[in-house]
Amino acid sequence: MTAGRSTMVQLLGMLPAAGRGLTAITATATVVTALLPLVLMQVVGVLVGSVPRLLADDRPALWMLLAAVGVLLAVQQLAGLLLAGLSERLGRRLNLVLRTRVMKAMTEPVGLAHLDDARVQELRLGAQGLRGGYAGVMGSVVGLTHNGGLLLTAAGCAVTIVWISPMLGAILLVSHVAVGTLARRRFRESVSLLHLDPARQRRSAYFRDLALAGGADKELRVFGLAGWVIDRFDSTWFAVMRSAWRDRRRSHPVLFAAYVALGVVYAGAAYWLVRAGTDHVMGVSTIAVAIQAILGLMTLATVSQWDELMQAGRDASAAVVALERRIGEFPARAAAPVVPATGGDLVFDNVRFAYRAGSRAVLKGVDLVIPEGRATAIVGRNGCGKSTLLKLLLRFYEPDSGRVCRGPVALSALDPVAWRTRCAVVFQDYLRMAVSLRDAVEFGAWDRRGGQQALDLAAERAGLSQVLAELPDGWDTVLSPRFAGGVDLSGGQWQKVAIARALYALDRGAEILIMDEPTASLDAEAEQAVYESIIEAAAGRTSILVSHRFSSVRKADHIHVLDDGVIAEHGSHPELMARGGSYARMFDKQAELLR
Ligand SMILES: Nc1ncnc2c1ncn2[C@@H]1O[C@H](COP(=O)(O)OP(=O)(O)OP(=O)(O)O)[C@@H](O)[C@H]1O
Repeated sequence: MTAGRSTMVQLLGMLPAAGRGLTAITATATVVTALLPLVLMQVVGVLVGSVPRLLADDRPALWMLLAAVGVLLAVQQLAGLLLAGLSERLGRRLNLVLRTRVMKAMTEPVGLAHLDDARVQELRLGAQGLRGGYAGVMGSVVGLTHNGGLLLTAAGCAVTIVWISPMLGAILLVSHVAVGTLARRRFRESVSLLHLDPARQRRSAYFRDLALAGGADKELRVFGLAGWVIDRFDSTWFAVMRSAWRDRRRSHPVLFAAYVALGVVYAGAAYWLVRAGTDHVMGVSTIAVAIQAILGLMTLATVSQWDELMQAGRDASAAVVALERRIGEFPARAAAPVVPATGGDLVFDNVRFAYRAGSRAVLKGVDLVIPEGRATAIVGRNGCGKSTLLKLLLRFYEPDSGRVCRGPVALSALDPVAWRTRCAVVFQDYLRMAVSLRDAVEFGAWDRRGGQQALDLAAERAGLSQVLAELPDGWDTVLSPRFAGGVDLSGGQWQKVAIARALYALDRGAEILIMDEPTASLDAEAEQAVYESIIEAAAGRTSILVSHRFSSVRKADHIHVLDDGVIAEHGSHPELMARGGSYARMFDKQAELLR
């Protein structure tokens, strides 16, 4: 089975998911709409053949026949409209089904490794709409019913011609199918060229989104990048398209020759019909039917805009299936916890990790103990792997070798989702979600039933009370000026929201507080106050702080220095200062800069 046909079968197989009843009604309407022209063809044949006789003998019968043609034409029009409406509805529903499947597939894996996979990103883009995408899915369902109907009608026309004259039928059928096969093959080849360079397509989509999706608005203006971004989009897009256009141009002479040949066949058929009529071998009625049937065969030899529409939807739906398959290679959530979670120290036992197989290891054998109920800090140069350690702790990635344990239990033996419910986290690149402040804070905890008191306490501890008092709708204010009544927050205020989110989670039962540069955007006074509150809120719990701010780090019970993929030093602040190693040097440097 060719790729084109198998993706068509795939698309057809997806239709019931968009509604079994609607699929059945649409299929029935397609068949009925396809049969109507065949009936009309016969009635017109009868009409043409009997006009002279009925004009002379039976005018009422003539009127009846004319009325039948009129009614059939009207019904055909109405059936066409009904079919378009039904197939659009079916297409829209399929659209929704596929979009939901993509969203599920992308969010299902427990880890983040699939997001680093270039193939996943290419397929996501293909599924999402590089070339028509979801909108194309709707169009392709409309095209499918339209083309399916035309094909059925053409089959009926072929049978009719073969029945009138097997020889003429065979010649016409073979020539139409041959030209149609050629036209479709050329069409598929030129479309497949568009898939040759998915990496470049993704690059061009990146530049398009940079201009359209927001997020880089300030930089585009300050650095005067708008023109550059548009140029890059144009050049990468045209590089992808140019080869397809070149190929299309190359195929034009071949197709032109094929259609000229088909024209010759038509001329021959017309001559044969005229001869058959003048020689009285064939009646006018049969000739009228034959002419209509030959015209109905045209569909077999042409590629229309419906084929293009169908192709876009087929590509998108095939990309959805391929995306799901690819993402299936990454671990999804375990069905149930393998081992019940216990308490205990968090232990990294000779952990090695690289983001990609064969690439440089970020962690080269980390041995690290994070004592239960105590505050631990991790420091080290930019890019030494501190955030990576936290990602392994949260099981966004799994170690290549070694183990991360809580007490005696390896984290890999726990259900990752259940494990994460025990963690309250402040990420370095914290989430700035355009939702109400209430949602933004409550999202931190899996158990969100803390009520107003828990929210207020988290806000107070995170230093958010003043901000809250100034918000137009208090807790219900949407945190984005892009929505009606919404406001934007400053960088530091956003960071306080992130801290409040983690403190709320701690209040709602999380056992471990994980913070990656939680106070980097806060002014010195706010940092001091907020960090004191965090320590108070986390008293007796395990907390892990990754930070370059030694004023906060020094307060931890235990400090680890990560360097070149291993723990180079560890101890309390006084112990590390007394040792005079890299920690002491970094601390002194920062203190000196502040003096
Ligand atoms: N998703 C990823 N894919 C490939 N490499 C990555 C990825 N994330 C991080 N890295 C690389 O891993 C190394 C460690 O990054 P990590 O973010 O853990 O450093 P860090 O110590 O937290 O740095 P910083 O102090 O600047 O926040 C860096 O060289 C970085 O380029």
